Amino acid sequence: MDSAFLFAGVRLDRKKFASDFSRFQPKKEDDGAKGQEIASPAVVAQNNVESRSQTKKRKRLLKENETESSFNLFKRRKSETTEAPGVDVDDQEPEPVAMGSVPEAEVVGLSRKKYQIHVSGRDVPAPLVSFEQLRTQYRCRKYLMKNIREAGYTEPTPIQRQAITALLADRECFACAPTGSGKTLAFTLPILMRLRVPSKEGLRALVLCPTRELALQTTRELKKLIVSTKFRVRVMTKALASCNDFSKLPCDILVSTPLRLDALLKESKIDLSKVEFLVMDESDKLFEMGFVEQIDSVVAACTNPKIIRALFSATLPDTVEELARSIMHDAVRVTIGERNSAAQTVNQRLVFVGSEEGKILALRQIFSESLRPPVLIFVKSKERAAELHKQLAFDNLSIDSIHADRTQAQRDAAVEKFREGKTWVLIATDLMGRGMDFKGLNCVINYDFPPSISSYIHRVGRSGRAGRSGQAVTFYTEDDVPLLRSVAHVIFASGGDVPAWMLSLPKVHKHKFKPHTSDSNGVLPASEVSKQKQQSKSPQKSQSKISEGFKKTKQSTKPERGISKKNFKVSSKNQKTPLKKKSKRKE
Ligand SMILES: Nc1ncnc2c1ncn2[C@@H]1O[C@H](COP(=O)(O)OP(=O)(O)OP(=O)(O)O)[C@@H](O)[C@H]1O
Repeated sequence: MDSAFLFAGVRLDRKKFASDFSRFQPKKEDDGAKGQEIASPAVVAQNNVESRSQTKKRKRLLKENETESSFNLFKRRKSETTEAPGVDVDDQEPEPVAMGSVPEAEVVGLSRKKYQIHVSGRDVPAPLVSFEQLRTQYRCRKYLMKNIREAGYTEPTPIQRQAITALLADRECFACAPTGSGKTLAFTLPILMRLRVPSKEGLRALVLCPTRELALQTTRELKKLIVSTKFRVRVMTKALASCNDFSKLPCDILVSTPLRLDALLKESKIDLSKVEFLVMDESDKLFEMGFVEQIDSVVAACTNPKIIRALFSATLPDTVEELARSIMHDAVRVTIGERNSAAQTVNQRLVFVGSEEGKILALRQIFSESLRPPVLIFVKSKERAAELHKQLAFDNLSIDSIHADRTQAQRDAAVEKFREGKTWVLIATDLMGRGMDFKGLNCVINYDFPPSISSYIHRVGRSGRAGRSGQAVTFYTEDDVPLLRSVAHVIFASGGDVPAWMLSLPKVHKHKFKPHTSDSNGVLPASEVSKQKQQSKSPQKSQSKISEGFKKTKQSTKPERGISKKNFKVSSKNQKTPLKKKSKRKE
């Protein structure tokens, strides 16, 4: 293949895409306004699920529920925190409502059905009816109600409805909900409600994220919610980590990657004994090889007996849940929709590109025919990202790349410019695959085939968020055929069209679906990886059950729980006839 031809640039038709370009004029701070534009995912879910014949009855029952004044309330513990000076003392709170009658099981059941909420565990509290209920029945403070409104959140999403009430009832929680369905607010709200007021007593809530970028984003979301309070939310950066005595730094909520925190723990620079709330976001990633020992040491350092732990992710394999159950107490499991599935708002396509060379041609064709920025392109390694960046550098595109070999400043700038719409095309490794929320991202292109089903689900989930529609195109070559079947099933299960032959491809043998390590896809810089290797050789002070369990599970690794062949009857090309599954879940 003539490389000059391959690297020939594409010219963008600016006239044709004028409306798209105009959307990317730099704006100042528009998060709130944008939030208001978004159709609530809850509304979307409601529209999808409601069947006509049941609508009337449900509406009547739900209305009765909404006006029900004696909701089942949990008794709050008396706050042991000290009011920091300057706290909004005029924040008049409603009197706590006495324990009332439990809403009818049927009403709760209907509400769960309506929002596709599946729960398991003992006495799971009823889902939230509205954000207003947080004020009237859960004593949510005025500032928080105001900040929820100002962020543009009018109605809770399904995961927020159920995970918030579970966490507010002091229940430990596994929460699994599709990408872009508002899981961040589902844990940040209960954190702030539980902490109630800022305190000088030290770190009380900890959020662990697999990447620094996601930690920064979560911090941003938390900061939106604490406007006009004295809460201190910090993200663990390199600069912060170099602080000699963390106890002198006032901080209520810390957001961190496990690596940095573990390093501080090893040097006894940080005290986690007051932590009341530990959230592991993208928990299945955190339970992968490379992270698990750090997670162990963080979990072991959180010694507060009152601690509530919560695991959130769009993909939660059984193996992770099994491992985590060893540290959780009486946990509730909340699942929205089909477990481990791709967001239904994403229009997914598989494109055969023949060979490696075919990829760049196919990409240029997509760009010249229908480029609708912003576009996120995933590749399998940092080397591939750098290479593709070079190849596209002369294509008259506003393009950037992000991967572990770029400096932190470069990575931050790449994310910021992409958010602002200054960069139209961002090339990324799986570093960007998890949790990143780029509002209005139109299209994800899997230039290199994803290494696992969870990677596929998270990558495509960068678009089609918060009820918006999005697109995902996945290139595949002959080499990718072994993994094609699983991806095709995921697309099919989320309502996409795939040819019948793909669905009936032979199943890949378990050992080929090894869980990939965090470093294999360029998530961690080489220096961090070697540190990890050293650490894993050195004896651990306090090995908890997780890493022990992890070692056992590794010996008998189950494949990621996906959609199994037995759930589908494939009769002819493109014909979809999903069979009914027997639900084992307890409602
Ligand atoms: N109640 C709500 N109403 C409208 N928009 C919301 C609501 N809650 C969250 N959002 C918006 O939905 C988007 C996705 O939320 P978030 O990033 O928390 O998703 P997620 O479920 O954590 O996704 P992922 O699995 O990819 O991490 C964000 O832009 C957020 O502002």
